[in-house]
Amino acid sequence: MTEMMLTKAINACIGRGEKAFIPYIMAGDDGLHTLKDNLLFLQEAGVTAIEIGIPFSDPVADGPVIQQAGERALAHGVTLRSVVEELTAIGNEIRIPLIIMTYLNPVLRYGIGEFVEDCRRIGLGGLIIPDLPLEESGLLRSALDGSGIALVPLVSLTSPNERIQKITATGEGFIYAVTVNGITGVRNEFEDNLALHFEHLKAVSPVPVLAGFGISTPEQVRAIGGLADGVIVGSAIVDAFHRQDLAGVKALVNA
Ligand SMILES: O=P(O)(O)OC[C@@H](O)[C@@H](O)c1c[nH]c2ccccc12
Repeated sequence: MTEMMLTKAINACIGRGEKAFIPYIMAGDDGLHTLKDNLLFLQEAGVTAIEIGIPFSDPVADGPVIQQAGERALAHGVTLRSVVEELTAIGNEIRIPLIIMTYLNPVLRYGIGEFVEDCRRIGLGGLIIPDLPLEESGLLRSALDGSGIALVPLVSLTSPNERIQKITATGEGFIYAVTVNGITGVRNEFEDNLALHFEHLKAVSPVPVLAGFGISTPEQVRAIGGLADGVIVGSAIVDAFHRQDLAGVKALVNA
């Protein structure tokens, strides 16, 4: 299989001896017109790729910061379709891979075929759909086949070995290793067995392994990033953008 754009970008980073950094932003927090500026700012800051969250009414995995950002975006009328339209309009000014993170329901409402076609037109790098289990992913997987769009799987701390094998075997783009049990958001402490967990994941995964959930300070970016091939930071980035603390965003990216 040829290496997908998303994997390539992460591996290029690792090849330079750096860790990948993927910020998560909520699309249309403070209005959809801010999306382009935020993407350009993050690209300029040097991130590896960007995860764009789609607001949803029942965000089961989201902690309070992301939930509130989602509510603001919904109040601005932001939908999966309006985000895809905005990304189409932004066009090739963004040269790093973009990942759409959405729950399954908006994709089904959009229509899988039409959604994948529109994502292909944007040149999307990947998709994260947290409520789509491996066993149910066949339909979407066949629609994505040959598109170059990675379906990024989540692995939890409690996934048994056998399941880790299965998930990593079909993993595309990178493996999203969730570093805490529970929802997204700030944490003060992590499990002590994280190092072993990541060693195991990296040994079995054909694609890079990135850590996400609960990473909210530059120190945590360095510490957890040191165990994995890179990190994903959501709540802390969403919060900093919302407070217009651009220096805070940069401090996380350049940790
Ligand atoms: O906010 P945190 O704890 O930094 O975690 C990343 C996360 O926000 C982002 O990747 C994300 C937001 N919502 C999700 C739902 C499921 C999986 C991942 C996500």
